[in-house]
Amino acid sequence: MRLPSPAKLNLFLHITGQREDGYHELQTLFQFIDLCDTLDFSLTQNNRITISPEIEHLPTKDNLIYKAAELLIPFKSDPTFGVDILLEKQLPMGGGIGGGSSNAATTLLALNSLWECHLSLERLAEMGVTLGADIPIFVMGFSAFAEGVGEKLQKVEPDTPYFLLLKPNCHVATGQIFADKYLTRDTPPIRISHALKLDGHNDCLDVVIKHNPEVNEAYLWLKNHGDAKLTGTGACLFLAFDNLRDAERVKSVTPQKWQAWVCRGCNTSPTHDVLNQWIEQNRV
Ligand SMILES: C[C@](O)(CO)[C@H](O)COP(=O)(O)OP(=O)(O)OC[C@H]1O[C@@H](n2ccc(N)nc2=O)[C@H](O)[C@@H]1O
Ligand SMILES: Nc1ncnc2c1ncn2[C@@H]1O[C@H](COP(=O)(O)OP(=O)(O)OP(=O)(O)O)[C@@H](O)[C@H]1O
Repeated sequence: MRLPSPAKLNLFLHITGQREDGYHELQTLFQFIDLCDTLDFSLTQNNRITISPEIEHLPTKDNLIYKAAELLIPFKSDPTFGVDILLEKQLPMGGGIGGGSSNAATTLLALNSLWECHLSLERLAEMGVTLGADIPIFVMGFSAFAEGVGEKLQKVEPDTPYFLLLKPNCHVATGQIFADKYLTRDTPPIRISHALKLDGHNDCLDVVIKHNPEVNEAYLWLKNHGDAKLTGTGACLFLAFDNLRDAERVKSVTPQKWQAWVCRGCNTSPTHDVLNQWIEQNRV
């Protein structure tokens, strides 16, 4: 079973409060983009989970793919089931586009089928959020207005523009941004009916820029071309375009020191599109 594992953008990200356990309450608009890692799953009967190649500086046991697979062990229909996973990584790490969370969700979805666990998407999302706040959106697979820490999801259908995605050469640690005392945590909550009309902002931007001068430089550059935004806690920035040609034109003049991609927003996750085809073809 070969599945794409897409990235997400936070079209806006408002921090509306902080819970007693330190986690932040937020409101955000999630949309997928067609920029993906690929995960290839082979069912085995040796009761082992292997991932190759290893991600540099990340022991297998810390890989969110491994942790997600471990969560499903108690639900396997046959205790001998194992899996060999091949990972083709394209998404930059620490980019605010949720690559690790997406890989974890793709693993939950794939093994739920291969190991015949028969868990609902809601149950997989509940299990996933224990590993990362961004996992439920990838499990559910639809664009959403999200609240809570990102797990209370309401389906929405925003426009699907082209995006220029830009990755400054730095890695932002999500925990460091949320721990900063200058982060504003008091944006007034909005109603879902406003979510698609609003030109929302990202409350993390000022703090991310303060810690990462290179994000500032890329932000100022991208702003010359339109309404530049930060996704998640960065480092990636994006700009929306009505058409592919304009997006490609700005990409062609992007300073070479930054990675840049042109991609398209999508309101259903490519993982679900391919998984549903696989389920259809393998129905007995
Ligand atoms: C910024 C977003 O990407 C927006 O979609 C997510 O909220 C972050 O999700 P994530 O990368 O899956 O983050 P997690 O791995 O759950 O959290 C990393 C760390 O960030 C802090 N954290 C995260 C999410 C949140 N709503 N409040 C927080 O304070 C916590 O200290 C946590 O230990
Ligand atoms: N399969 C994985 N792919 C990428 N990162 C992983 C994976 N498993 C664990 N990680 C860890 O998670 C960290 C964050 O990676 P990720 O690509 O999800 O960042 P991000 O895009 O900033 O996430 P978010 O938007 O959810 O904050 C990495 O630095 C890495 O240590």
